[in-house]
Amino acid sequence: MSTASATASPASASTAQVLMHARGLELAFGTTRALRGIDLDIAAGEVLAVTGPSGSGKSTLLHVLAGVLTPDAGTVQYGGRNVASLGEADRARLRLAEFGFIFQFGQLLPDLSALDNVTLPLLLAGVSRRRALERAHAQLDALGLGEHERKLPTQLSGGQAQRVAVARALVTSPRILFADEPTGSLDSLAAEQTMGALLEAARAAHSTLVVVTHDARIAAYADREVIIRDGRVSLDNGLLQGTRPDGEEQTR
Ligand SMILES: Nc1ncnc2c1ncn2[C@@H]1O[C@H](COP(=O)(O)OP(=O)(O)OP(=O)(O)O)[C@@H](O)[C@H]1O
Repeated sequence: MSTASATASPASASTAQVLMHARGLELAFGTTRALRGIDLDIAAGEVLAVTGPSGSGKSTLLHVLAGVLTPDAGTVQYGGRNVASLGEADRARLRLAEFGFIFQFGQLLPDLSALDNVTLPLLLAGVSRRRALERAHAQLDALGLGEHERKLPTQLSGGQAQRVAVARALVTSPRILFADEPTGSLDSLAAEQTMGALLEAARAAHSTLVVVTHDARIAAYADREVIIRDGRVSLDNGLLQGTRPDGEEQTR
């Protein structure tokens, strides 16, 4: 088998275990160079923690990988396409069909019950209301939230609300789940429970999880940790980029 190329190339059999392949990512906000040339591969099924100091570029990187922001330079190969070069409509379609998102605050729609919040992405994806409700109900049940599904977000504890957000992100069975400080607003017990539920649900759904966190305990749950400093990858904890623990792919 040939080795994976260090340059961006469409996914192929030789890169079967690399789900997303980012090269040379740069992005500036005015004079702030948030990303200064990031290379990163994400392997199918892995839990990848992205850590680093405040302001180092973690959230910006997550948004670029997920096709929310367009980089000034570089490529994000996913499914044979360069996400970074897609137009907004194509990126929106890709996000809806393939990715899930969990953020720290304000992610649930306040006027909708937990069940309706989780049903919504399925309805947007064209699933029938009956089927969407069934799936949302099952996902909430799996996260231990069955008895809370009729409640509004304000009637839930912080940890319960985050688990509803986990359910909403996972209900569409995304290939990649992007989470930005998903437990940052919770106390340590709720953070641990939420992270445990997130990992269990992501593994059950065979989703890849990319999680930005300040919390070393949360990073300890991950298969791999990448530290970002000043917009660059400063450490990829022992696993070479593009390499699976059991794989043969190497990019450098
Ligand atoms: N929309 C924006 N406009 C201007 N500057 C921005 C914007 N978003 C991020 N930045 C700047 O880019 C840099 C990287 O920000 P980013 O949010 O990616 O860091 P971070 O590592 O996620 O930080 P934190 O851990 O504090 O959330 C910071 O200097 C930040 O101020």
